[in-house]
Amino acid sequence: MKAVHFGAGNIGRGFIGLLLSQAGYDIVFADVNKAVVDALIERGKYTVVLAGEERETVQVDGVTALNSDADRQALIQAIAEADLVTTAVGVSVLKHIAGAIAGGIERRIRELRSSRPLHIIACENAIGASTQLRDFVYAQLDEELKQDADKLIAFPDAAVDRIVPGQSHKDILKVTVEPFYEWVVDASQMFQGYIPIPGVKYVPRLQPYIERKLFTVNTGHCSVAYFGNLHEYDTIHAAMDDPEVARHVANVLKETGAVLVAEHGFDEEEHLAYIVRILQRFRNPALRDEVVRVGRSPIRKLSPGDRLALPAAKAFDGGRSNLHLARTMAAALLFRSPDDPEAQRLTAMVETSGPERTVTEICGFPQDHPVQLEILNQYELLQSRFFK
Ligand SMILES: NC(=O)C1=CN([C@@H]2O[C@H](COP(=O)(O)OP(=O)(O)OC[C@H]3O[C@@H](n4cnc5c(N)ncnc54)[C@H](O)[C@@H]3O)[C@@H](O)[C@H]2O)C=CC1
Ligand SMILES: O=P(O)(O)OC[C@H]1O[C@](O)(CO)[C@@H](O)[C@@H]1O
Repeated sequence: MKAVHFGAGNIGRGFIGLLLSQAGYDIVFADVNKAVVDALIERGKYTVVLAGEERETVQVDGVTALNSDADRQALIQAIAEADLVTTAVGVSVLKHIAGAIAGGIERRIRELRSSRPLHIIACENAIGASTQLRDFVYAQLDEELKQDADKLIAFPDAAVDRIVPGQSHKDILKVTVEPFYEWVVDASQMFQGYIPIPGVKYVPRLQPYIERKLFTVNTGHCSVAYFGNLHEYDTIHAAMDDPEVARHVANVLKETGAVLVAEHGFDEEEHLAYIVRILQRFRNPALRDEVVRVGRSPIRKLSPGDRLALPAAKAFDGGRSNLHLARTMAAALLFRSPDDPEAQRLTAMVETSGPERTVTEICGFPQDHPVQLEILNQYELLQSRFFK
């Protein structure tokens, strides 16, 4: 079996590539990072270190790579012949890889006349990422091809959970990951008779899983990052050791937990245990996870459908507390990360347009919305405490 995976980065190599290889797939990574692509071609294998007590290492082999810009025709051919296509490139990059996928679908259906179904799974931190990718791909197909693709190509949405921090190994392919992982796929969007990937959980309805993951792991993690950044901690671990930061994140997760329990009927005790496990994962001493990585792309993280504004809106609509979510959003407006283009853009927006217009534009709340007012109130408090 052959898989094409877009994005040979942390999650690509440390999670999706590892599981697919263990499932018996030969993997073609598609990436724009020449050094990584060349190393994968030359060696055909890499090492994953599980950052648990034993620091177990796993060898991933049967891999190669293509440069998704320079090797476009070979990539289209690989997609046309693939048994599975996956991505872990960042949700904002999906539009850039859609052309190659559309080309692969066209070649598969029109030239190879293949009637084999193909699943394309976007493994990104977002609700409906595969569906978003499908929209970008379909925008590049003609009407007849869209109708054929409806029958042969599926884009099941997924939730992926494994903390893979930035890497600092001498070996550019080696990747250290936390031992925990969860990959959940929406079975209702798959073709009947699909071959399950061992380790993947197939569920009839993804929404409770993706919301539980995004509003707990990701909302909690970025709350640590934005407060850690205000307190000038470099790592998540150091920030979690500060009782004020730890208390804040626990309060945020109480707010999102109340939304999740009310909307999806999760058992309250079980959800509390889920939160406790996640807070322990943030504290994993074997992972050096940078605050600037976890807080990266604050404009995306503050956007209406993402991990902050969406649970805050849901909490407000349900008459529940959203104060701590608003405080995290205010801290996000103050996120300073010199190498992060979105953090730079956000700082400039706040400086030129002011916090009020910035929050409306980015988070999508109307100007007099109570959540918006609370974000602005918290922003004033944080700004005068940390910057005056
Ligand atoms: N790192 C983590 O702990 C987790 C990350 N995720 C999600 O996985 C996705 C990837 O994240 P990471 O692996 O951390 O990022 P990363 O930056 O380590 O990897 C992204 C890879 O995509 C490549 N890329 C960028 N543009 C490309 C293009 N046009 N074509 C092909 N490849 C391209 C980059 O060169 C890089 O190798 C994101 O959506 C993230 O939210 C999800 C769960 C955990
Ligand atoms: O990858 P994003 O969406 O920028 O967010 C970073 C988050 O993703 C993770 O890397 C994994 O979900 C977390 O460590 C962190 O919360």
